[in-house]
Amino acid sequence: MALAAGRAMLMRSGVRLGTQAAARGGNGARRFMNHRVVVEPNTVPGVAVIKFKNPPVNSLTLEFLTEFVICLEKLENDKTFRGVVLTSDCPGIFSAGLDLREMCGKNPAHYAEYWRAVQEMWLKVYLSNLVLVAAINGTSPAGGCLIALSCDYRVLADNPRYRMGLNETLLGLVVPFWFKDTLVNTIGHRASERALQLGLLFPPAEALQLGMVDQVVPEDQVQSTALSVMTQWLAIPDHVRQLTKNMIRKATADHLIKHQEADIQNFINFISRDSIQKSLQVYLENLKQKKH
Ligand SMILES: CC/C=C\C/C=C\CCCC/C=C/C(=O)SCCNC(=O)CCNC(=O)[C@H](O)C(C)(C)COP(=O)(O)OP(=O)(O)OC[C@H]1O[C@@H](n2cnc3c(N)ncnc32)[C@H](O)[C@@H]1OP(=O)(O)O
Repeated sequence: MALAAGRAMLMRSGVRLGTQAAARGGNGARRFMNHRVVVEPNTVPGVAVIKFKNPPVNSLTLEFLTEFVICLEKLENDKTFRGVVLTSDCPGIFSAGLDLREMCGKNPAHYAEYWRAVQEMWLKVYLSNLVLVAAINGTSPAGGCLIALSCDYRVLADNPRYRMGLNETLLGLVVPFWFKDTLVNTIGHRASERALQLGLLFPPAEALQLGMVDQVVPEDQVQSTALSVMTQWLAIPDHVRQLTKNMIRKATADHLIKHQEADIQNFINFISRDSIQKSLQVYLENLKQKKH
């Protein structure tokens, strides 16, 4: 169902599924390539590595979200895969979060389509039957952080330039309740109150101390650590682990599922305000200015 919706979304946004290619890597493994998401089976049996490849900053465009959901769905339906490592192909950036241009200067129909894609991506990641380990090899604000928080385990590169957190208030935005729930479930209520209101982005040592990530390791060991953690998680039989995961996460996901249409309407109303549009434009302008 989600796959069909995703395909329709890809068609609407002009992305041709026929451009997906399959090739054999050096180790003979099959390697699926989309435009923006690359899926590589790994040396660890049953484990795939998804690399975000939406340069320059892996922002979560509609096309990216659609490809990502389709990739995850394919892996879930392929019984040879039990776990996935999520990482980035863009140096120094895991994901810059939601694509600001998708939320700027568009019409309500576009905002509705975009927000549904964000919701669907989160539900897919948060409730995945697969073991998901985030190998966070770069900065991950807002929506990028949400993806990592929705995985089962997080390994972050020990680079003081990398920051992680939900910084929405710094953009003049209110964090959606399910972003908030995901953070609260990870770092607790009090730490979330402070982090969310101040829009804090944490360097690795602080993210570890807060419990926002599970491990901080040297940059060149992020993926290998994620793969060895995966081995530990895969030692548990899938059905008991999946039932346990579902038991813990279901209430949080159901909260959004129950209010999905209202959440879309809230998003449209909020993002369409002149004041919010101005804030986003100024924020984008500031990103440009900092280069000069
Ligand atoms: C009542 C409430 C109801 C509902 C809620 C309603 C609405 C609110 C919900 C919204 C939730 C939002 C979640 C988000 O994820 S918002 C996005 C947050 N992201 C950020 O703040 C990151 C911004 N980017 C950066 O800080 C830097 O770009 C970054 C990632 C540190 C990388 O820095 P650097 O390597 O120096 O690269 P540049 O800054 O030069 O960027 C290169 C290029 O990319 C463009 N860009 C960066 N980030 C984004 C983005 N998120 N979306 C789109 N484009 C982005 C940047 O502008 C540059 O473009 P250019 O054309 O100038 O090359």
